[in-house]
Amino acid sequence: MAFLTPGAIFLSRCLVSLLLPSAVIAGTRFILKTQFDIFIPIWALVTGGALGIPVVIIAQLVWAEIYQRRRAAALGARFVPRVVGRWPGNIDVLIDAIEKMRNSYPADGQWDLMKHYGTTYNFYLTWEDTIMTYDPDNIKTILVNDFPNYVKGGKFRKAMASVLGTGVFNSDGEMWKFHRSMTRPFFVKDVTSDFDKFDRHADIAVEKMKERSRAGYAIDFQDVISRFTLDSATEFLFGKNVDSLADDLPYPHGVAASHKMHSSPAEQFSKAFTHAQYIVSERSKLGWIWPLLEIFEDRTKEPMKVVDSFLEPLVQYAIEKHDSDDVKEKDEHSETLLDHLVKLTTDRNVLKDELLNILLAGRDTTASTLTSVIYLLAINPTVLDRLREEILTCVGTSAKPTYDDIREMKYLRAVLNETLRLFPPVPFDVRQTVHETTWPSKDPTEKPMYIPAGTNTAYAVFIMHRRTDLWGPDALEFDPDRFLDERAQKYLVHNPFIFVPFNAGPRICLGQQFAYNEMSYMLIRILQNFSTITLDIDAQSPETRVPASWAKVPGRQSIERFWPKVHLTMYAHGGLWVKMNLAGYT
Ligand code: HEM
Repeated sequence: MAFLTPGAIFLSRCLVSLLLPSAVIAGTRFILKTQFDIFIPIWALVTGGALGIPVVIIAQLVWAEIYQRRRAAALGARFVPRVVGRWPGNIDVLIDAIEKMRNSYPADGQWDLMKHYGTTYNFYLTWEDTIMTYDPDNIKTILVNDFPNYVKGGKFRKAMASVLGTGVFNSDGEMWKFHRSMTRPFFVKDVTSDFDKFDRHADIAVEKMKERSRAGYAIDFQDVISRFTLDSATEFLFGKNVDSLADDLPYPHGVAASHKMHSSPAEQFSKAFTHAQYIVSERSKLGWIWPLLEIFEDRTKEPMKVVDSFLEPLVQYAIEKHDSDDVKEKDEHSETLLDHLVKLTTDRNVLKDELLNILLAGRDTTASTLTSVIYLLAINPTVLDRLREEILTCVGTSAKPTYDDIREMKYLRAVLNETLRLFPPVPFDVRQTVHETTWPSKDPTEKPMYIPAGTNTAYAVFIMHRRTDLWGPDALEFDPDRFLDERAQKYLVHNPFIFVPFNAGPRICLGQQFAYNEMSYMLIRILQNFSTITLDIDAQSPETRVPASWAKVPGRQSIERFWPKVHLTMYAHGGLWVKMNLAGYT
C-alpha cells in the first residue's frame, strides 16, 4: 500500500466502523420491506446513517470510560488527573501545544499544567489518554523497573515509520533485539576512544572557524558543528566521509546576499532530514488524528527522497566493500559499523534504516549538545575561563587530547553534564503500555494512579532536569559546580534518576561513551584555539531571534538569548551565531 497516503489508509480503515450504522439501517430497511412490507423513505435512512456515526463514536468512548473506571476500582486506583480544556476532546489544548511547539520555548505551558495537576497528568487529547510525567520514580518504572511493559508501540512506530523505518529507535521485541545486538559489539572501548576517527575533521572545522574569525565574520556554530558531526559520524560509522566541511560556511544575515553559495548534497541531506524529523515529531504530538492531515500526501515523502538518495550510495559502497577481499581481512579495530553490519545482513532496507537511525543518534545529539555548550559558555564567560584553564593545564595550548586527559578533566565533564541537564538533546520521549498498570501517588494518602493498556506514557527529561524541588532553588541556572560540590551528593547521588539525558535501563544510549569522548575532544580543540566567545544576535536572521515578549515570561525563558526548538532532538532555531576571538598564541 506504499502508493496510498497515510490519510487514505486511515480513512479506509475508519470506513468500516463509520459505515456500520448505515449498513445496519439499510439491512433493517430491507428486512422491513421484504418481510413486513413496511417502507422507510431514503431520507430517513440517510439521516439515520449520519446520526449513527456520532452515536457509535460516543458509545465507544462511554464504554471505554466505564471499562477503565471499573478496572481502576478493581485495582484500588484512581484516574490520572485529566487536563480540562475548553473544547471537546481538549482540541484547544492540542492546538495550543502545536502552536507552542512551532513558535515558542520548549515545554512552554507545561510548567503551568504541572503546577495545576501535579508532576503526572493526562493530556487526554482528542479523547485519547496521553499521560505526561516529570517524575523520576515513574521514569525509572518506564525505563528500568517495568521495562517489558513499556514499548515504543504501534502508535509511535506508525508515526515514525516513513522516516525511521524499523531501525533501532523504532522497533520493539525481537526486531529491536536484533538491531541492538547487531550494533552493540561495535561500541567497545577501543573503537569509541579511538580519536583518530574524528581528529582530522576537528582540525578542518577549527581551521574553517579561524578563517571566518580572521575575516571578521560571525560563525553559525550549529552549522559548523553539524558538519563536523556528520563527517565524523559518516567516517566512523560507514568508513566514508561525506566531506560536508569542504563546502563554504554560511555568511551572517545582512552579508549573506552578497556571497554566492551552492547547496551541497550533504547540506541538502541535512535540511531534508531535519524537515522529515520535524514532520514526524508533529505527527507524534497530534496523536491518532495525524493521518487526517496527510490525506493527499505523505508529508515525509519529498524530504525522504533526498535522504534516501544520500544514503543509497553509502549502502551500495558498503555492500561492494563487503564483497571485496580487503574488508574480510580487517581486524575489529579498524572495522566500521557498516562493515560490521554487512557481515550480518545485506538487506538494503535493514541497512538503510539502521544507518539512518544511528546517524540520527550519533550526529544530531552531539551537535545539539556542542551547540548548547557554546551558547552557555558565551553567556557565562567565567565558566569559559575556568574551563580553558583546565584545558590548558591538562593538555596545553596545542597538543591533541588523549583518552586519559579527558578522563582527568573533571570540570569539563561537569560542564557537559550541566549542558545536558539544561538542554538535553532528547528532551521528550514516549513509551506505550502493553498491559494496564498503576503508578504510586506522591501523596501516600492518595490511591495509586491507573494507567490503561495501550496508553502513551510520555516523559519529559527537559522539565524534570529543571525542577527546583529535585535540583535545588538554583535549578534554572547554569552552574557546572553542582556536579562537583555538595549539591551532587545532596540531590543527584540520592536520586540518580533525576538526570537521565541518555535514558537508562535496557534501552540506554549505546553511544554514551563515544558521545562524551567526541564532545570533549572537540570542545578542547576549540578552546585551545579560541579564547572568547560572544553571541552575535545581529548575524541571525530576524525571524529566528528571541521574541521580545520572552523577557516577561518567568523561568529561564526570560534570560534565553538563543531559540531552542525540538523535533526529535533539540536544535537552535536559525543557528547559533557567535564571534570567537583567536587565542593570542595561535
Ligand atoms: C550527547 C549525545 C547523546 C545523547 C544525549 C543521547 C541520548 C540518547 C537517548 C535519550 C536515547 C534513547 C532514545 C529512546 O529510546 O527513545 C538514545 C538511544 C540510542 N543512542 Fe544515543 N545519545 C547521544 C549520542 C549517541 C551517539 C554518539 C551514538 C552513536 C554513535 C548513539 C547511539 C544510540 C543508539 C544506537 C540508541 C538506541 C538504543 C536502543 O533503543 O536500544 N547515541 N540516545
